[in-house]
Amino acid sequence: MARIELRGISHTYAGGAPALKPLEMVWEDGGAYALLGPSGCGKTTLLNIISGLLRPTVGSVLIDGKDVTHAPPEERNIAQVFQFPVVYDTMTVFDNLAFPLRNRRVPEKEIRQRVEQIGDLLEMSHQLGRRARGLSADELQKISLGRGLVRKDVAAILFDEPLTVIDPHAKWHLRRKLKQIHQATPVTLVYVTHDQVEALTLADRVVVMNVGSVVQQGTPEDLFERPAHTFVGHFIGSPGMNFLPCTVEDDAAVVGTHRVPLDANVCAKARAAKGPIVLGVRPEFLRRAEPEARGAIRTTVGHVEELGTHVIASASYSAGEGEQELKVKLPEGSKVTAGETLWLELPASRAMLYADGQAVSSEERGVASHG
Ligand SMILES: Nc1ncnc2c1ncn2[C@@H]1O[C@H](COP(=O)(O)OP(=O)(O)OP(=O)(O)O)[C@@H](O)[C@H]1O
Repeated sequence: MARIELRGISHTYAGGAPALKPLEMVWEDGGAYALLGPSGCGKTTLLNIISGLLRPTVGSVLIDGKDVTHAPPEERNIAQVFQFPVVYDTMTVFDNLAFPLRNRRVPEKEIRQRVEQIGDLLEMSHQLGRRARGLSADELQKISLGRGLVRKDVAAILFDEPLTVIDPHAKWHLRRKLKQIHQATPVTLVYVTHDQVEALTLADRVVVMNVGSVVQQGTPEDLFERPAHTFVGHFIGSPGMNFLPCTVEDDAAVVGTHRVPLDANVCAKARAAKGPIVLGVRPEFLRRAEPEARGAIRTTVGHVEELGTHVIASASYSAGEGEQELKVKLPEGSKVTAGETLWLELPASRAMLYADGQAVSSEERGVASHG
């Protein structure tokens, strides 16, 4: 178990643009973290810097206070599971799982106990005696996961999109298993993914990255309820947050002809900020209102998707010279049809102001925390 600190880390591959821009980060001992972001944002680069497969261009890596920036992977006591299975196909499943333990000369009796335990967790007990060759991609990747998990003495386990090759039905199950395993052995866990569901279900804290930078770090609830940046609001949620162009007048945001009363301090800061101002509201928080209801926005329904547990509708409203579109998530069974007029209530307590992409908050810093 370990506390991992990244101090002033940045990385540029030879001849390329910076893959990681300068960042500071602390991964607390025993925490479950996810690194979440679109393809190419620098997740694998960051993971490989922690494991020692890559040396950062600038900055240092500390594990439990010790500077390991120049230490090779084997000296860092870190297990890493990659996107594709790394399995010896001539060996049995048992021997594959035992490999990291035999390398460390763990007594055979202990190896048997631990491998059987991991085999049980991964529901592979019945396959321990068979050769890996011929197993399905799912099964091979389960062995890879097992090899990452088998040592109890590792400082941290790093997962680089390990469920990509797994069948969608099995994914849910394996995610739950990984969470259980982490709860049973509180090792520091860093999990790279571009899948928000994976990140939000597995991790206690999620680090959202975009174009080589950390945009926000927080609990799944923070990211959903209080996105620090429009990128996070858009990236987290399905569909993502609505961003409605607005002006700020006195103590309210004005969206089209609609006024949303907001904190006076937030409004003052937004007026003083540079760049375009938008009002962010999640599709889940918009409520259907009675026709002509006071304070409701009049919209016209566009596309409607019935998704079993809920309905998602796109709707447009008059915004000055043109039309602006938003999305609304309505409860299961809601009757809405394309072309109808839909009145929507926009609760002020669920709305956030963004200036030039950054959340404007009433805190001293003026912008919501994203460190
Ligand atoms: N070995 C390399 N040489 C040059 N450029 C690289 C190398 N590896 C990654 N890059 C570049 O660095 C940037 C970050 O890549 P990285 O693989 O860390 O992103 P990622 O978020 O893990 O993406 P993905 O989800 O697709 O794996 C990208 O622009 C990528 O093209």
